[in-house]
Amino acid sequence: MEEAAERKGSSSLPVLPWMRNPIDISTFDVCPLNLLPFLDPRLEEALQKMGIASLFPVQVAVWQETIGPGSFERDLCINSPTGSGKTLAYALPIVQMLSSRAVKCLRALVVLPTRDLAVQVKEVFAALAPAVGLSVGLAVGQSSIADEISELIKKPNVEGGICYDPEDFSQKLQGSVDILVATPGRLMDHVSNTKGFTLEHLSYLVVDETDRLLREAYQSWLPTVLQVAQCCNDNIFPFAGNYPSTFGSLKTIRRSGVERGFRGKSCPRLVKMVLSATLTQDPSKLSQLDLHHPLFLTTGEKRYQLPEQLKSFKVICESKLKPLYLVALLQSLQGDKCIVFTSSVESTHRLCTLLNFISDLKVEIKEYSRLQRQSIRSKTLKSFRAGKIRVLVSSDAMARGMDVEEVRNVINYDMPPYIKTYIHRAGRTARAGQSGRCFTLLHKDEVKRFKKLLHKADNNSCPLYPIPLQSVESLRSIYTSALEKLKESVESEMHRKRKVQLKN
Ligand SMILES: Nc1ncnc2c1ncn2[C@@H]1O[C@H](COP(=O)(O)OP(=O)(O)OP(=O)(O)O)[C@@H](O)[C@H]1O
Repeated sequence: MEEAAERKGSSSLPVLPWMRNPIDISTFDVCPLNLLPFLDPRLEEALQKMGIASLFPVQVAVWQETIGPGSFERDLCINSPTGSGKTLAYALPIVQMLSSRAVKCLRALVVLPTRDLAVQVKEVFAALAPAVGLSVGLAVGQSSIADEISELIKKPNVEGGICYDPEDFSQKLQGSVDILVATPGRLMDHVSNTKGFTLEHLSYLVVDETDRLLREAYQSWLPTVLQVAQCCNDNIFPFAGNYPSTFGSLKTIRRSGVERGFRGKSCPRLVKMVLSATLTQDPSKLSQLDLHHPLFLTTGEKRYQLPEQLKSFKVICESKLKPLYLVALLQSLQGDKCIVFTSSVESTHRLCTLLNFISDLKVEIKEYSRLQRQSIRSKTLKSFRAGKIRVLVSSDAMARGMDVEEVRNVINYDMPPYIKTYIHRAGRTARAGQSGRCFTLLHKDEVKRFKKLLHKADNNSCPLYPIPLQSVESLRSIYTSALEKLKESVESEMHRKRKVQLKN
């Protein structure tokens, strides 16, 4: 709906009342760890081991709203630029709040739209949680479902290795993680099919990249999670105080709310934190989250904000010379780590193949898109993180959330269709206060539309990045032969595909 409004040139969706008076994150300063109130010393040590000496403004703002008196009384909606540190902003308070838990069971669920992103977020939790005796699981389909189940569910401790009653067996299955990071599809597999997997003790739900996750239903994961959590509350509520022994220790703890500052209340609710660099303001989408007195935290007054240290440039060229301009631009970057975004998985593949035929580019170039198997994508990402691959040609699969050190440049080979797309693509650089550049290749007919698009993020400064015609001209003969090779490669790929189809 928001994209449709953007296409029509209007941005006039009604703003919800609670969004009109937000907490401004930009008024917060960074805070050294030793000055952060209530921070568990074990977590302080873990943060130091991660190389973190102080918290960023969004982390301080969220900490203030979640830790200490009145902790988590309201659900939080956080809109903060790419690379501003939103992951730690939710991970730290959740780990601190769960650090005093008495019984191991699944209390916090973090949902992300892609597998690589979930893996990345799990690593942040994994660097913190063990310091306070918590464990973190991953449900993304990276390993076989059986392996995943054995990670998430503790085997029953059956006396003498014999279990006579199957019902008894399933009752004894218990979760073995406190925090789960998941993608919606695999989460739903576990909710529906995994014995012993339960969300009934869930206290915290994080929906990261909210606008992306709300755009697609993903097997109705959100209503299901909310319903399951709600059902459990409803189930506990009527018996509150009546049958403590029959409910066992877990439900007693949850019911009396000793862990979350709900002492005296019969039934603690599921706390939600939703985040994005481009948080939706669409009331119909936000209503799906069933937020409780939501508190809106945003940076500055503008709806969309680019990282402060990001510089945007345009490169104007004729469409048929675009690949040549790209090569000349890559040459001018002299092997700096870089991501090149295209508009589709097919053009990602074609462009990457073409670039690899241009021998003048003496750097390792690989593609990253949903056209590839996950195992290949993960391997590529690993090499890119390690710096072996210097140029990654990618579809928008890489646009959101991915955090790769030392990416100083992003290139939009194809102009992004929406400001949100620009923000997420450009946001792969200029992270954590570092500087970065985003170049957009444009045909002269696209310039006006692009200017309008950037204006939505209040960015009126996008100078021309000069590519000397001479360096483009000098590439022509190499380009012609690379194009020939590309043609041959595409034909042989098609031939291979046809053969496979015939076999099947
Ligand atoms: N307090 C901190 N001190 C130093 N580095 C930090 C701190 N907090 C986060 N970082 C680093 O900043 C980078 C960006 O963090 P993160 O990925 O959480 O950003 P984000 O806001 O979620 O971005 P995006 O919107 O693109 O997902 C990461 O490399 C992270 O390790």
